[in-house]
Amino acid sequence: MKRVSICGSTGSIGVQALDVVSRFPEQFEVVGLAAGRNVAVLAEQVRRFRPRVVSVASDEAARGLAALVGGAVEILVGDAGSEAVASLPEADFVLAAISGGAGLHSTAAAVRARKPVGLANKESMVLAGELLMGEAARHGVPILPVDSEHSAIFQSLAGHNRPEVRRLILTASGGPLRAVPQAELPEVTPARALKHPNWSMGAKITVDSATLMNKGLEVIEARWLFDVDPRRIDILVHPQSIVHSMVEYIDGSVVAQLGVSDMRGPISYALAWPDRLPLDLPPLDLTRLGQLQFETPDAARFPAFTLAYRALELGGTAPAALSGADEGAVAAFLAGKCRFTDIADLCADVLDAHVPEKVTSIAQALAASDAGRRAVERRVGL
Ligand SMILES: NC(=O)C1=CN([C@@H]2O[C@H](COP(=O)(O)OP(=O)(O)OC[C@H]3O[C@@H](n4cnc5c(N)ncnc54)[C@H](OP(=O)(O)O)[C@@H]3O)[C@@H](O)[C@H]2O)C=CC1
Ligand SMILES: CC(=O)[C@@H](O)[C@H](O)COP(=O)(O)O
Ligand SMILES: [Mn+2]
Repeated sequence: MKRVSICGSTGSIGVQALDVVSRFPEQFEVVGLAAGRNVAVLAEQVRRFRPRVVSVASDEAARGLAALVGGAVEILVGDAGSEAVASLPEADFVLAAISGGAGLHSTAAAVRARKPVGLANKESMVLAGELLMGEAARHGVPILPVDSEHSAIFQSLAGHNRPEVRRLILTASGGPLRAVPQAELPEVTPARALKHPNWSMGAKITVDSATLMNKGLEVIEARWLFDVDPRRIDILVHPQSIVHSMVEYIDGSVVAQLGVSDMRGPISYALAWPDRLPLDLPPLDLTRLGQLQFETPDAARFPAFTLAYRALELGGTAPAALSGADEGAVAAFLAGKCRFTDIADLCADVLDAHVPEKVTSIAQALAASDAGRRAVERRVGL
């Protein structure tokens, strides 16, 4: 029996993870759940999965949850609460699926407590990838990618020699605006940017997919997860999201992982690794798909991904500042405080003004992200 804590249990990844867990009751038991403010969904999860401890983001949410579930569970609050859920003594595995930089608290706590981590929260790697990977290696703790591209790369690296890797190829759907002409982009509404063609995800990552910032953040994530020089990480637009990513080797061979676009695949792979679970997802039917397309990403219309390479070149706290700026800009866009095309411009301005420092602590990485976010909020009047 594997005992799991799920951080971000009320979100898109968290709900799908609980769906996987519920299909294999002899293999998984839920011991901790961490969420933000959605106490109605969390209360239902508490009733169904009976964790020992849960956490929520605020005192108000804790009162709301207590009113719904009474004394059925211990309720903790805030970042300290999600950290406690991620380091429960009885937990054998932590799924890190809180959105944004706030997710770093629980990821770092899990690694510190020497828990194997299933990492959906890419911002953890963007803010503090070098620190987290160093600490995980020192403790011998696996960080197993849940992000679909990184899960694909992890699977495509298995059984091969690392020095023989020539490059990583991250696929990108191109998002809901892939075919939209440049002149129309400033007028794109939040509703339009939130219509992802292939994946149903939280709002922040969906807007990031539309700007291609998601792919930029994933380049940074891959740089640290797989210890690969960013000059050997390429992005390839693939609108069908069937080839989840690829690894090219020095002999020219390319190993890829394919599957239907369903996050329960990579979630279950991380949960059960090194085994696989018999999931009954619809099979991949390539004859029905007919064709798979590939394109170069368009940096003129979607410059956000180029900022991630720049942040990696600047080094230190620059990726954290970029990530925080993006969180601020996406929130501003969704609140109607800036245009779609301002997101990349606001992020570029924060990066230009940022003076990078070497990342020596989680607190410093979080502070750099917060400063990036606040700089954007000041600019847009949030
Ligand atoms: N969705 C997907 O398919 C994919 C997601 N990812 C990554 O996984 C992470 C989660 O994404 P997704 O599930 O889509 O996001 P959602 O917005 O759907 O869910 C976010 C989760 O985090 C919780 N949360 C937010 N802020 C806090 C906080 N301060 N403290 C505690 N909990 C908090 C939310 O709680 P509540 O709702 O209760 O407020 C919710 O449970 C992101 O980093 C994303 O980039 C990666 C690949 C694919
Ligand atoms: C499912 C997943 O891993 C997301 O990160 C997804 O890749 C987003 O889609 P884009 O490829 O459009 O960024
Ligand atoms: Mn992804």
